[in-house]
Amino acid sequence: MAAGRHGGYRDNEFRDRESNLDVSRRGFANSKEDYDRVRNGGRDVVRGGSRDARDRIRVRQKDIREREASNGGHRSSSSRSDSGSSGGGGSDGGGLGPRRCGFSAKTMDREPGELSSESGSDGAIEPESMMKDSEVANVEHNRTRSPPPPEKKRKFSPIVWDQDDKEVSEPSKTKSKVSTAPVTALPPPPPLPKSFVRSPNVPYGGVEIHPVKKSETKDVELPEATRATMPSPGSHSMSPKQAWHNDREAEQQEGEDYVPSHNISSSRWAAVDNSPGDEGEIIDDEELPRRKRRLSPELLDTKLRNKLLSPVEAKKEGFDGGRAKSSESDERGSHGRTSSGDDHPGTASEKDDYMEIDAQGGKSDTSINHSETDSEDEDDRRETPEPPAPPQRMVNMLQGCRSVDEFERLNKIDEGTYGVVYRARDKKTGEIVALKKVKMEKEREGFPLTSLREINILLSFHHPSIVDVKEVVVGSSLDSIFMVMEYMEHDLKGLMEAMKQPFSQSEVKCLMIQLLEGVKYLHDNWVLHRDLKTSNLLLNNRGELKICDFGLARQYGSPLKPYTHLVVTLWYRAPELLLGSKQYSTAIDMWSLGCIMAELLSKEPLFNGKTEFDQLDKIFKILGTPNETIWPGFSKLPGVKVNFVKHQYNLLRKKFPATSFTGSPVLSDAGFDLLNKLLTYDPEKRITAEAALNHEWFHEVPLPKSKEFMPTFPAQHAQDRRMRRVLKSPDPLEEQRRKELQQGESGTGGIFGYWERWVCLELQSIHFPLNTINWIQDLN
Ligand SMILES: Nc1ncnc2c1ncn2[C@@H]1O[C@H](COP(=O)(O)OP(=O)(O)OP(=O)(O)O)[C@@H](O)[C@H]1O
Repeated sequence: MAAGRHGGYRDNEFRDRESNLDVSRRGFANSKEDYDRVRNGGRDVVRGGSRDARDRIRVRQKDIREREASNGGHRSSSSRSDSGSSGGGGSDGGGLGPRRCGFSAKTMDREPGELSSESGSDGAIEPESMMKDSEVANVEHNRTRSPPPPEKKRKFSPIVWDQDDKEVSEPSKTKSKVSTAPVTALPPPPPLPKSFVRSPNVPYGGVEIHPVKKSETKDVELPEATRATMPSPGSHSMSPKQAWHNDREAEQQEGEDYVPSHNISSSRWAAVDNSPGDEGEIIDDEELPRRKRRLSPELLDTKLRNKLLSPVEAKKEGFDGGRAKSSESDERGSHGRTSSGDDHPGTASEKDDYMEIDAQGGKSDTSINHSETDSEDEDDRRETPEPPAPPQRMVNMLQGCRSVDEFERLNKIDEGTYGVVYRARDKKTGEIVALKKVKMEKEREGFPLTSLREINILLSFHHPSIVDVKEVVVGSSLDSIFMVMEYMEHDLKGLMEAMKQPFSQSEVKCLMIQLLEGVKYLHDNWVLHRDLKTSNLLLNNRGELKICDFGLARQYGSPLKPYTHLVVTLWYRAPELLLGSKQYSTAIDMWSLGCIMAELLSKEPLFNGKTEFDQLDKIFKILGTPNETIWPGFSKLPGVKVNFVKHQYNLLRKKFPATSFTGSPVLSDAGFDLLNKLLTYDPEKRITAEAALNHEWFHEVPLPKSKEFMPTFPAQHAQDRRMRRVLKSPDPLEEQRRKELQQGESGTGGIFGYWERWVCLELQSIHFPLNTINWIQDLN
């Protein structure tokens, strides 16, 4: 089944996306009955299962056409325009054809965490299916022209996985997304693959989720990056339909910057229907753009607004748009924030962006946002009613979001691939926080989706073992965004480098329990972290461990879809990934946990390969070379073409003996059993987070140390952690991984792509010293 999907992957991708878009759109402009009917019809059509459903769709289409005709033919003109702007070519003459063309160009670009779809073939599209899709999309297209009923408002969930950019650009749908679901109802998640099902209550059983809490209370919103391209508030003479249509054109003109739709139209928290048939439909985010894909400022405008809109703002958008517009107008006037102003993104350096504001004494223009939006009531009192504006322009993008100048920068903590992290003090409360500034390597390309995703996850997830993102603040540049996180004194990588002795067994148990709880929470909530490593594990001086860096995290589900194997830093990368498997799940994170457990015990990375091949070699040397007996399916993995040296024995116990006189880290039988189970080759047999938490190792003496008794360490904030690492032990993997991810973007994949990439990696390793030198020079 998976192979079948794989074979026509790109095409299925389109179909799925279209159908899911349909699902997302249908509910917005129609009654519940219509929604259900079309939705079911759409599914049937897409799956080719029900002629009745198709007939219903056709009837609905006809009905809609008639209605449109009587409404002045908006739909047809829009349709024509869409068609023209995207090159046409639909097989059925409906609205889908041109859109499909647009998608096909865009889906070539993916996020490095995602699989390129070269294995698919356009020829695999079944004409009939296309037609059916088109019919559904056509209906959808028609329906979304109608403004949504305001009474269907609902709480906003910041997680809207892989939402279609087009979708978020469309006012009616945008509004409807906020408005159609019940306030508290959470739809069921997609079913887990059997081997990964943990409990009948998963994902919600026993897991505390506060998906909307932060948005509700923090009123988080991100800045608009598109004022220059927007009509002035007073000039909103066009209808919402026209506004949407213009946006569509603008997006299409974006060319490569335009990010195609994703076919998860809403999160499980934000879904519109609880019907069992929905299960599995929200899972596929194969269309997610590459990690380095950027959202254009125009898309950022809508995307961030949709993703980070608080319920308060959502409410305003629906009911008080005029007020928001008014405020926007005022603010713009007072700020003088124009594309030619000093604050323009293109002119602000990273330092300027932050320090400049600091120097202004905490009352720069953007700080107005904070003081004016402390409470919804305040807004209500202050703002005066104005004529309603198109919904898409209603939200004051800066109003709900504090300025970074409310924080005093103390020092830079670290600079990762995707963000610079500062230690800072909240001027109001005195609280020490970490500010992660989203890196805008090429600002003109817009906001990085990976950061958007990270913000999205971290704002939504709430767990003691997941780093808490308190809010998002803006810099002086309209597109400079900071995540305000709880400050953690250490990361485990830096800490272990500074420690003279490794952690004791009881300390490792304390850390592992917290880590497993965090990972269990993620997996229970259908998220793979995909980059678990010691530098992404933070530790504070209260002994609390927290997982950070969700830039590579993604939602997963059943059936498993092909993903890229270019995830997880090499040393922590599971063998199935190293061997080119594109269908993986939670087990990849569990392997990383095995590597981390070993590293905590020994203070040294377990498998520190320099290339993928070297990494495999190191693994095989310690654990023995796998075979079909211990890992069914092993021989069919793409990477198992090379004749690996057959290492007969598992030597792991030698590295972690029960007793030692040589200084080797000791590990009890139970501890060794757990380590072995985490480092099990066959992902199907690898232990789950839940099972690991119940492992006897945690119940035997020495018992896990309680957090309060964990050792404290001198805070590492006095210096830049990255600088310290470079000086002490440069990490070759960062550079290599960056290149891997870039290669992943080039669209290579599949077996041949894999080996091409492998050769490239081999070459890269030769150039590594040069890269390192460049890297160090960059620092200076
Ligand atoms: N809340 C925090 N408190 C203290 N330090 C932090 C915090 N968050 C991140 N850091 C530090 O910043 C480093 C980089 O953060 P993060 O991993 O989120 O950035 P990144 O750009 O995604 O990195 P990577 O290159 O690993 O993908 C971490 O390894 C950690 O040392």
